[in-house]
Amino acid sequence: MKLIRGLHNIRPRHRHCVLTIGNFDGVHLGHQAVLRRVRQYAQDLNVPAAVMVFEPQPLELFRPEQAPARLSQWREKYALMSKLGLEYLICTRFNAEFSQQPAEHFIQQVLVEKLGVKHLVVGDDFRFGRNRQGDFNLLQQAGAEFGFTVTNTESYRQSATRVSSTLIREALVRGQFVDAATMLGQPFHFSGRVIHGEKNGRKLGYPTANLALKRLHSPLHGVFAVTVSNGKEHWQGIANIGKRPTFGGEQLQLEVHLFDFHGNLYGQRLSVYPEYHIREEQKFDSLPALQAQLAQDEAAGRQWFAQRPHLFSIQATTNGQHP
Ligand SMILES: Cc1cc2nc3c(=O)[nH]c(=O)nc-3n(C[C@H](O)[C@H](O)[C@H](O)COP(=O)(O)O)c2cc1C
Ligand SMILES: Nc1ncnc2c1ncn2[C@@H]1O[C@H](COP(=O)(O)OP(=O)(O)O)[C@@H](O)[C@H]1O
Repeated sequence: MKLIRGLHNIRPRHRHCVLTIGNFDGVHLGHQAVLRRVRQYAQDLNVPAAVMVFEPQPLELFRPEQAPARLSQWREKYALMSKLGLEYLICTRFNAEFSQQPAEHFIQQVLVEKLGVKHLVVGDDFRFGRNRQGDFNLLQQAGAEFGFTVTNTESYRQSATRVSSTLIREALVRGQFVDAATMLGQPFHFSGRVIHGEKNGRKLGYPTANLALKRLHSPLHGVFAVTVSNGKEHWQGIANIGKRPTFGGEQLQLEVHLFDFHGNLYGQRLSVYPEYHIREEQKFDSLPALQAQLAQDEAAGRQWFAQRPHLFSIQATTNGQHP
């Protein structure tokens, strides 16, 4: 899969494709069904399969406080899509100028002239262009005029419910990690590089690997029993996703303490899989109070892993791959 960063990098050799457009947050099983259809149309028409995504996602530009927490950061989205047999991932910078272009302009300049789209797959509620004026009907009319066809994505359902990024976020907030994994096609996880923190963890007797989250919002907050993987090994532990009010922290951070581990993790890329919600984050009056709570969290985490099958077994049954 070739990554095309920005519309200005679309070259004449990229013309003619079957395209879909969207945010594809999480690249969940519903998204994967759409992307498989795109690939099928592309095979039938003998042209490349392409997907266009926006960075940032539109709501993150318009109303950042209200934008939903992402299920996948850009890097994960890219990694997930690259497994699906598409030829191009077109990443369009979503800024004020782009959002202000009239819908007809986007169709003519981008879809017709730059991309020479042969077939377009979009949801029937897809809206685009200035003031969201462009819709499915407009695309169909334009298709008749400029020589491309448009089809509607069908809802991908599990037990009669339409799988959506919103539903997955709701399952996560309720601590229903198995349900979330069933809709995502893999267990939900955070990924990031281990950075240096304030070195308080060791003094507390709980060294923590701090992950750079690079997120506007997190779909999860609080303390969790987690499985952690670096791609080769995995560990169990406990993690806090929060601002560390006891230390007057302001930035959202993910900190994870691995059970029975005494090495160095700085610089490693870790994936952290929440499996069980232990409690909300709290502000403690003293370090001993936090320490005592951490000991209880550790006990709760160890008990969880002793009693429950963890999400790694789902990983093994859904796609047979270690992350
Ligand atoms: C399982 C776990 C639970 C935590 N819970 C809280 C909490 O409720 N409130 C809080 O202020 N900090 C909490 N922390 C964060 C600790 O304050 C943090 O590990 C400590 O600040 C060390 O930070 P450092 O690694 O940057 O030195 C928690 C950390 C872990 C690993
Ligand atoms: N059991 C463990 N869990 C997490 N990190 C550990 C563990 N043992 C050692 N480490 C190492 O110690 C570092 C954390 O120590 P800490 O005092 O909390 O410092 P920092 O504030 O830099 O995170 C981690 O980044 C990791 O390299």
